[in-house]
Amino acid sequence: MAATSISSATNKLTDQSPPLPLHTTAARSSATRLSFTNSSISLQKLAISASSTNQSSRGSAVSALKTARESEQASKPRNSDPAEKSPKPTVLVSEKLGEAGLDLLRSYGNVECLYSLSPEDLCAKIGEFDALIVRSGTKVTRQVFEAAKGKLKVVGRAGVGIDNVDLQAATEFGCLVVNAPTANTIAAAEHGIALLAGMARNVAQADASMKAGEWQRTKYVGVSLVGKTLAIMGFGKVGSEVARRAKGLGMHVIAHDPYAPADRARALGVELVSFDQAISTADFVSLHMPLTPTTNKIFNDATFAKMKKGVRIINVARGGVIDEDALVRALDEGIVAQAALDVFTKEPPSKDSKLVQHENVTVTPHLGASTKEAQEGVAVEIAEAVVGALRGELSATAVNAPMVPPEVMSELAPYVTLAEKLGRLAVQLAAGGSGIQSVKVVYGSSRDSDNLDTRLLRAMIVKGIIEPISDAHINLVNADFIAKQKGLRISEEKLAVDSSPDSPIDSVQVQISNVGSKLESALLENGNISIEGRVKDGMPHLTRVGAFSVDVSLEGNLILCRQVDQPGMIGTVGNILGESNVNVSFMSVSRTVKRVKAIMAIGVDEAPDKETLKKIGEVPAIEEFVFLDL
Ligand SMILES: NC(=O)c1ccc[n+]([C@@H]2O[C@H](COP(=O)([O-])OP(=O)(O)OC[C@H]3O[C@@H](n4cnc5c(N)ncnc54)[C@H](O)[C@@H]3O)[C@@H](O)[C@H]2O)c1
Ligand SMILES: O=C(O)[C@H](O)COP(=O)(O)O
Repeated sequence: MAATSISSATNKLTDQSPPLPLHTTAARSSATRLSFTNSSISLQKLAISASSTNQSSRGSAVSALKTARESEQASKPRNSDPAEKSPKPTVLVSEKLGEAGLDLLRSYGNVECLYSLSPEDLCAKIGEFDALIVRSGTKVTRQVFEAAKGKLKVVGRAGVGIDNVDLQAATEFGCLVVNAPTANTIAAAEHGIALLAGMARNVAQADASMKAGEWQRTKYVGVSLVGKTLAIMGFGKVGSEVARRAKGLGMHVIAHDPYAPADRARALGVELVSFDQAISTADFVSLHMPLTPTTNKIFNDATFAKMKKGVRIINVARGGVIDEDALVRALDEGIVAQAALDVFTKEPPSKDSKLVQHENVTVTPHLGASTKEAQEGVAVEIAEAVVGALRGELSATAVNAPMVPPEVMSELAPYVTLAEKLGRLAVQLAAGGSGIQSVKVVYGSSRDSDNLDTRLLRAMIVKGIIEPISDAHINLVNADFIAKQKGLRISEEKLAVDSSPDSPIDSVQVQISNVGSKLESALLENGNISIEGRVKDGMPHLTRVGAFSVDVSLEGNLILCRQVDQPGMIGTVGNILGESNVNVSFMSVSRTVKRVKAIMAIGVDEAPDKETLKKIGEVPAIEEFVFLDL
């Protein structure tokens, strides 16, 4: 049997990776909407319902991660969703949203539309809501998440750009962020083309001049588009659609995008080139990248200096990708002949903005997504994503959580409870839980590492380990972040075993290193606390403690004892429990050497009182024992 480290290719969340794989636009471009079957809905709940219990007590957070048995029940038709029996979720919509989307939201929750909240008012109100839906005008800052005090479970961005949402803070607070990445693509591309053509022919300036009573035919001579080179900066959804349309206008289209696949560009007859090549050869430069720390002011004095004199710039992406003062200088110097801008660093820009007032600049007030069709589409897209998230489904448009495909969720569902319980048991075996720094998880599986996606299980193990010893509430969104914050290093290994390939995992072993144990028998020779579990008949079982094989269903509570292997031990302990009316659900005895040492694992429905536990400890043959709360 060979152990391999699970590669980062499978495991997108590693110790070294940033807290969470915030969505890269490249990856998201190819994201498709997941359609959930009734049975997969309940299984997906296992992951996100953890986030929906953020503010609840430890007990309810645990119960939100349904046991396999509960998940079977939950796989009944959608209308049996237990969330629908509890008070309706509350949704705050802070910017204008299409009616179809609002209707959908109202069918699931209580919706309040408050369109002109100040940042202070938003903070004052947010603690009442489970979900917040915004467009680009609402800044969802760290203060908003702090003010929500754990109530806010999902932020829905009704559009593409998520630069107005503090994703790091959302992640830290375990709040899922979803967006609506597809419904306004065409609208934005059409607006880009409108600005391109309108700018080239001075439509806006000529219109204003005529309305001022003038008739200026020579002043507004334009430039032609056909045969000109257009550089698309950011060849994602909008950029590709602009390229497609520009080709139709007879333009020569090149593009720069470090993450775009060359074959997609080739299919549209677009050449992918370097940044410098794009900006230095283009007659028109159209911006379509997201605003990120890397793209912030990526168009500045230095880049304008590299451009062809007389270049024309279109920006329907984000104002922040341009250094606006530098653009004014480039316009004044004639490097940039014209600019057409839909977006601004500060929106709305100040009334006396030199850029807005510049005679060679055409402006629109962030209208890229503003068509009736796009707004209805975006509203439905975001409403579906938010309702899905509130129901506990994993969203295909999640931007701060790993996207675990439904088929993977469905396969791993039985192991979710096992993973959390093993984490919970392992930490209780450690002497002085808060000192845990290093946890190794070994998955026994016949699958190769690339076919074993363990992110969900790792999150649940982290949950099991951390929640009992802290006030953190952990879910798939924030598990890796909180582990890192607590100084907990999780490493994962896959052990090749000869088991059925139909089942993704044969066993899960959790080892904690460099801490003492409350139960010496749980230690391996290397000094690590070690427990192992398996799923049997859909139920989580503890199958190994240290070097001892056991077999006990992980329900209720557990007593682990090490004793001298001698007759009558089962009866003695059983009697003590029986006298206290504690029902034994499972019992398993395993020994190392006949008549020398044995370990007994006893599942109990009720937690024994202190007196009963004391009596067990006083049985002469019992060398050590521990009571574990599952
Ligand atoms: N004006 C509007 O109303 C409006 C409407 C829709 C979208 N947008 C904005 O347009 C932009 C593009 O949206 P989209 O839906 O096409 O997103 P997208 O994620 O599909 O595409 C963005 C592309 O930019 C690329 N990119 C990232 N960093 C880059 C860099 N440094 N240089 C070049 N390319 C880079 C990505 O690889 C990706 O292919 C976003 O900023 C979005 O917010 C604005
Ligand atoms: O990123 C987007 O989707 C666009 O910029 C649209 O923003 P809006 O929803 O504020 O119109």
